Amino acid sequence: MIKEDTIFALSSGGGGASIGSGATAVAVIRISGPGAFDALKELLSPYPLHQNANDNAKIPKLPKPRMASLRTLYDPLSNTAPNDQSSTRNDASSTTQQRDPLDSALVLTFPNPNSFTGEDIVEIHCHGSRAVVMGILDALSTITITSTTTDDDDTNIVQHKLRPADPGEFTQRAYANGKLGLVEVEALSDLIVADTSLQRKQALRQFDGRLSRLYEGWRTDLIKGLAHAEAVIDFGDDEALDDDHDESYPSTENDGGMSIWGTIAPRISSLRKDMERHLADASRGELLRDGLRIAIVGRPNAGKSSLLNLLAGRDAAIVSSSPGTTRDVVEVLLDLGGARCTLLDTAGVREEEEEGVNEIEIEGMKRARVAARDAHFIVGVVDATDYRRGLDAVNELIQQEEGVKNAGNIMYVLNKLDLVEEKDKEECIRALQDTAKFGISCTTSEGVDDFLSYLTQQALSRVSGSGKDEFSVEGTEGAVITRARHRRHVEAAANALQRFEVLSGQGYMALDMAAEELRLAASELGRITGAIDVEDVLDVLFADFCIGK
Ligand SMILES: Nc1nc2c(ncn2[C@@H]2O[C@H](COP(=O)(O)OP(=O)(O)OP(=O)(O)O)[C@@H](O)[C@H]2O)c(=O)[nH]1
Ligand SMILES: [Mg+2]
Repeated sequence: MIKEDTIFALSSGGGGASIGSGATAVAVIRISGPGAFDALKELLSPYPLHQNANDNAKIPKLPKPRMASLRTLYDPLSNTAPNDQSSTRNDASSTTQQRDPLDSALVLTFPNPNSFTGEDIVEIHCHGSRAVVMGILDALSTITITSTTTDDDDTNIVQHKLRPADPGEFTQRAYANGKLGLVEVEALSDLIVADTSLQRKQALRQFDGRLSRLYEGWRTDLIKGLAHAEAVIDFGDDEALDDDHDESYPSTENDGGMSIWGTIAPRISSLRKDMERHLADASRGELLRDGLRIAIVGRPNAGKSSLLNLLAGRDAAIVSSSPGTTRDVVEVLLDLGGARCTLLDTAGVREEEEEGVNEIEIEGMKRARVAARDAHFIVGVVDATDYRRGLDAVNELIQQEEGVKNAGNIMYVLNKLDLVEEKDKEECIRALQDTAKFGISCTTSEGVDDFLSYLTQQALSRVSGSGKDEFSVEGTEGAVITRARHRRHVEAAANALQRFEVLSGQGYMALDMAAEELRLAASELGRITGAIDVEDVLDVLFADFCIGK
């Protein structure tokens, strides 16, 4: 199927469903497949091409490969009179019946195999209006390509229509043609949806192949170990050891069982340590990719929604002086120094018995607790004019939610400082008794900048490990785990190697079993890079892509 179909799609802007929404100056339409160049010729021809098939002069010339050329595109639908195909038609006159122009556009060709998909690709950079984009897409869907294929001296004429691409189909073809590895496909999907500069950097780091190289390097080492084991099984340990003696590893003395593994055992053990270091990254890559959740909690009227609006720079949540205003969780996306964060405003928490609390507010409080439980950071907002009750409410909520007890994840914000007399400020700030505490006023913005820079630094240190814009996982050249899928396989590989270490100490008896663990570890790593059966992963992955990618 992939070999015969020629596909097309709008590859820029909103893509697919929202074609032309929000007019852009330029839109990019891509065509990929064996009929891509013929389809372009049809669009460039002011007359139906089949009428001029034998007249080379009338067949439009394609631009040189990879060179942009400004051309007029014609609408094949504009000259399709009912008798167009009839044999009684006068060809000479019909060639003078010119098609309507569709647009004036830049066109580029990328002949296979030097293209993104590895197939012939055409790119049309047209004007971005809905009328132009739809006109070209409609035109493409009517074009029929005639191609001749020869096999065993038989010449077959195949006719097929271009068809709209499925989501992720361009990338799928690039993968099928060996243009991208699985990890790079995942990186590309991250790059396309990156919201912040750090997410972009991480995706690019993965896209340049360093993560694949790391895993493939480990896998190669394991396969070497496996080859050694096979040799020992077949020929006994003397010959095997002679075969792959590695000067860089000290040879183990005769130590019972270990010696049959020679230099392999220490090599595997250092590999396992590398894997464990790679795993012990506090999920930074995944957090950066998926984003951090920051929940704002506190008593009603403390100023939670005011703080959210201030940080978001817009009136995202309703602010009012009546307690119990916020019920649903309100989410705002923030870019904190390159870390993607979702800020959550929640309903104020108070005793259900308090006056004025109704069932809707109780449901709101329930949602606030869930938001707090799932958050990476909690910002407890306390009204400075009633700080004891405010502090109690925040602390009670934190005590109840198991997951958030880690003190480093909690920040206290004493709000409405403008209402407190200068002489009392010190006292209420001291009452907070926590290292991460900030006195602010949402009305005057006093103290908000300090709080924001602390929050940013905390967020950054969770995703990059240093609070700075860098990745620093030792020994892995900045290659960090970005997906739970990768983590699962690396963990499984490291576990297999741990079992190997035990089995390899038991000599010949456990040779087969130890070798099996190496095989398992290698295949776990192979599943990350796509070297080993990954059909199930592909379906899920490509479904995530949008049309035109
Ligand atoms: N003077 C002063 N008033 C503030 C400050 N921050 C918020 N307010 C006021 O306090 C009231 C409550 O603010 P909200 O932001 O709605 O409080 P909330 O914590 O979201 O309240 P609920 O949604 O009911 O839980 C509003 O009238 C705000 O204008 C501040 O720093 N100083
Ligand atoms: Mg509110």
